[in-house]
Amino acid sequence: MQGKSIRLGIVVAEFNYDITQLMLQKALSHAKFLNAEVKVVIKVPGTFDMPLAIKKLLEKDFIDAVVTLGAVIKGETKHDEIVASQTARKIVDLSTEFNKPVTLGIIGHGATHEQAVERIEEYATRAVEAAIKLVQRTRKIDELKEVKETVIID
Ligand SMILES: Nc1c(NC[C@H](O)[C@H](O)[C@H](O)CO)[nH]c(=O)[nH]c1=O
Ligand SMILES: CC(=O)[C@@H](O)COP(=O)(O)O
Repeated sequence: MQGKSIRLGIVVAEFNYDITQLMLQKALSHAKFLNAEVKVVIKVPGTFDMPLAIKKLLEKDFIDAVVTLGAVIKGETKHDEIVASQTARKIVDLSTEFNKPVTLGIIGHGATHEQAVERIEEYATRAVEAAIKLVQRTRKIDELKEVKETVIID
């Protein structure tokens, strides 16, 4: 799978930056491996602060998809649930509002620091790969004309 001519934006949380900076490195290298272009990387204070940055990127014609990277780690209260669940909900809403993929590279909620560290590469590369696949496949939907036989898009 190649991400030729696919232009990505990345929104990365600074919160738990010991983890998210490594996620960013993995995401950038995976995007390069898949021949996708990362046009913009914007750092936001935390995961909860992502939606506005995501929306601003989606408004750009030169962005085909947005990748989010964050780590929501369990504290003493259920605040992590609010941060993660509300952001995830908004990510879905923005993706469908702008007809562009916004993929979820956010670890948690309820994760321990150790669990988050174990998931750095998996979540970062998965979010990049999903963004590229979705751009490629939704483009094929856009190109569809009259369908006489079942079309498999993969
Ligand atoms: N606890 C975590 C946060 N909390 C901060 C919020 O995301 C946000 O920056 C703040 O509420 C100001 O709006 N963020 C994470 O990314 N990860 C956490 O574990
Ligand atoms: C997920 C967070 O924002 C975290 O820092 C909250 O910690 P706490 O639940 O102890 O307030």
